Amino acid sequence: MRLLVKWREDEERVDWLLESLPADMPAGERARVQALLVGTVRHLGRIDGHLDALMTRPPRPTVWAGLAVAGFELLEGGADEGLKARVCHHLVEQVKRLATAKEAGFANAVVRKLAAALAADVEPAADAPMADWARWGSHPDWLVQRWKMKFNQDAAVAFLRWNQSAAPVLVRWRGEAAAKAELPEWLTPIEGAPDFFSAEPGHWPELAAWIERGEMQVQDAATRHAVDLLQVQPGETVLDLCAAPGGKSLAIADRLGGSGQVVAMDLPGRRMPRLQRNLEAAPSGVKATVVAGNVMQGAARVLTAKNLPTTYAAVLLDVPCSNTGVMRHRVDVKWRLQPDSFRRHAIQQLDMLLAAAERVAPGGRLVYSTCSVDPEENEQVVAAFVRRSHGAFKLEESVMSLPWETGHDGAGAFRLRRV
Ligand SMILES: C[S@@+](CC[C@H](N)C(=O)[O-])C[C@H]1O[C@@H](n2cnc3c(N)ncnc32)[C@H](O)[C@@H]1O
Repeated sequence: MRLLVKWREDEERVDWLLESLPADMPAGERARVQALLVGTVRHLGRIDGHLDALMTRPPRPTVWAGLAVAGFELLEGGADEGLKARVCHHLVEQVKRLATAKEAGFANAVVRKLAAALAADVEPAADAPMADWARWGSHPDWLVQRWKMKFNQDAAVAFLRWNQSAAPVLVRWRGEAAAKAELPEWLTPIEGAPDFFSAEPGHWPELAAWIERGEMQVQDAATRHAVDLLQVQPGETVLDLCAAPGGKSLAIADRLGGSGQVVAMDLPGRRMPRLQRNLEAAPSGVKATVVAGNVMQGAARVLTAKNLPTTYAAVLLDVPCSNTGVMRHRVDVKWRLQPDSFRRHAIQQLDMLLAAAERVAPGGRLVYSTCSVDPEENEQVVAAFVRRSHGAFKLEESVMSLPWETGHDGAGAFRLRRV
């Protein structure tokens, strides 16, 4: 309840809030807090819609948060009558503790009506107006209307459903190739993505041990496209310009065949220590150098100061974006996006791509990637860049991964060549 209040009142990100949980919190409790916060924010549109209709004026934030979390527990529990009674009872106890007895009485009356309203709220028909899907599927109306226009109604509904489903943990195997065949059956290989597996829930301690030993990395299968398109050559030096927290930098390091270097740049600040830590897992023989710098300002100077080249045969630019491809994990993204977010991102992305191009050696590869499904941030940025390069770069290959088609995150990746 406290985290949810912080999320709404202070506009803090869900993943950062979860990182703020006490380090000594037992793993089971931590997992439940995570499931409750993520689940409540994921389904907040539907829950809040009913709460608004049931209350004449808004309660205090803590009471609202209790009702919202109870709403998610009711959705999660379905028609189980015993669970309904336990959720109502628990909510009343918590509101008594964190607010007042009077507010607990109010919460008790509202949560019982909320349970009935949620139970009666059935899924819209496939061809129902998108506004119905937006309300039921807890997405901003403008966003799903936009998807209907860009793709079509079936795709928009499939995408919304995908975002509303709980995300399994996906991992990339980094250990010995031979050991891959002996992995347990609760790790299901991802078709078309060698080394990637989907983990059944309930195996975190085993996964954590592999991750600790550097044999596994939590990573979505869609991240492979950018790294694949980069066509990393054994022993070469690769520049990753937007590297933190380092998922793709480490994947690049793993492809260098035991020699070579990854130069991982990101803005100075709070993401740096994590990038540094994550790259400590680079294979022996591969050098990983972290550089605090700005792609768009003084990058050549910062590289020179570290005795590093200013141009490279392989450059990755994994830009900040709207994150529409990863909304199943990043459940608060849909509530933060604004209709003009895509245009604003695209302007910055083009500027970053133009700046990144200066770091590419003659004949070199430049991969531009996003975790957005929106053409504005993908094809359109790349097309504008190619036009602006006046023949200096050509587009060689691209991949668009759409979650409702591939079953994993959305991503765009484009390989450009300096000709
Ligand atoms: C999508 S994330 C990168 C994720 C990373 N490639 C990975 O796979 O773990 C985008 C990154 O761009 C960084 N960034 C944003 N503007 C930048 C700039 N002007 N120069 C360098 N990095 C920048 C952000 O700090 C953020 O870490």
